[in-house]
This record gives sequence, C-alpha cells and structure tokens, in this order.
Amino acid sequence: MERETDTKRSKFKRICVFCGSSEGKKDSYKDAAIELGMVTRKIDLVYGGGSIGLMGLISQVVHDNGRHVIGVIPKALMLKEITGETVGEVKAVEDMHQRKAEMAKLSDAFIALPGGYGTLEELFEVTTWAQLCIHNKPVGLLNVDGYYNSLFSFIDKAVEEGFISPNARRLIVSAPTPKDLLQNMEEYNPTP
Ligand SMILES: C/C(=C\CNc1ncnc2c1ncn2[C@@H]1O[C@H](COP(=O)(O)O)[C@@H](O)[C@H]1O)CO
Repeated sequence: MERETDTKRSKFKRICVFCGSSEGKKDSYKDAAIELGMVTRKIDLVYGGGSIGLMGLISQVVHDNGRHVIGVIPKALMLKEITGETVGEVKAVEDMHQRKAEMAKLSDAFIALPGGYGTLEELFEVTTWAQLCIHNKPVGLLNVDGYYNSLFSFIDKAVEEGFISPNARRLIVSAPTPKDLLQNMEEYNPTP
C-alpha cells in the first residue's frame, strides 16, 4: 500500500548523490544507499557514474524504480575495469573539475552518503559554493550510524575557533535516515 510520504511530490526533480566508491564495512551503509534510492522514488538521480560501491547500489535502485539516472564520468574513468557498468544515461566529461560543475548544474539538491576522500571533497566543494552564494541548493549529509559524528565535531571546532561562521555551519543539513534527511532538506531555507 502506498503511504502519503510515497505519493507526496518533492520540490526536488533531480538530486545529486555523492557516495563511496566502496561499500564500507557495515551493512547499514548499503541499506542506507538502497533506502535513499527508494525514498527518492519520484526524483531523478545524478551521480558519479559506475557500478562500484554505494554509487552502484543507489544507481541500480533508482534505475529499477524507473527514474532517470545520469552518471557524470570523466573520460579517464570510463573503463569498465575501473567503474563497472553504468546504468542509465552516461555523460562523459573531460576531468574531475568539469564533472563536479556538471553534477551541480544538473541537480536541485545534493546528498552525501558515507564515503571517503572523493565523497568528502564533493561534499565540501558544494558546501563552499553555497557559502559563496554560487548556488542556494540544499546540501544534505546522511549520517548513517553516526559515521559523520566526528566530522560534525570538527566543524563545530572550526566554528568555535572562528573559521566557520554559525550561519555557514547551518549549510549542511543532516539526519540519520534518508526519509528524515529528505524532509529536512525540503524544509531548508537558505539564509540570505
Ligand atoms: C580508485 C579509482 C577508481 C574508482 N572508481 C571511481 N569511479 C567513478 N567515480 C569515482 C571513483 N572513485 C571515486 N569516484 C568519485 O569520488 C566519489 C567517491 O569517492 P570515495 O573516495 O570512494 O568517497 C564518487 O562520488 C565519485 O564521484 C582509480 O583507480
């Protein structure tokens, strides 16, 4: 049976998801990627292309749900041995810089799942762009099983020490579950 949350139209048409090219050690990371793909069932996906790690899981779920999936991938990473088989539309770009710009241009909002250097770099780049008012799209962090707790502690330290303003601290919206995160992002109001 369809619940109200399943049928309610989201204000987002396309969400860009940044996530690990690995699956991580806990099943909860994979479960969260699959659940996010289900929760966003009326929303198209922009992601880094490829079928490896959490990237592969979420793209498959969204694709299986009949939504449009766009993988934006640098030509140098297009070899199947590196990224596996990409589902949906593939947009080839020259390099990593062009990839991030393209992913941002195509999306109405950003969500980062657990991941490593690549995910963190992507998360901070779109957050920095929000801080500089280059865009005013919500940036969400899915804090699965407290994976990002120590990152938030560090950000709080940066606020305390005067390197991040309290307003800029609020640029990253977070929640432990995909449903709550999406709800918080829907309600997000960029500070002028
Ligand atoms: C390690 C190498 C390739 C792995 N394959 C990747 N294919 C596509 N995109 C990738 C790959 N690795 C990282 N990315 C991008 O970074 C994000 C995830 O990085 P993380 O470090 O795993 O968090 C992901 O969103 C992609 O945009 C080269 O041999």
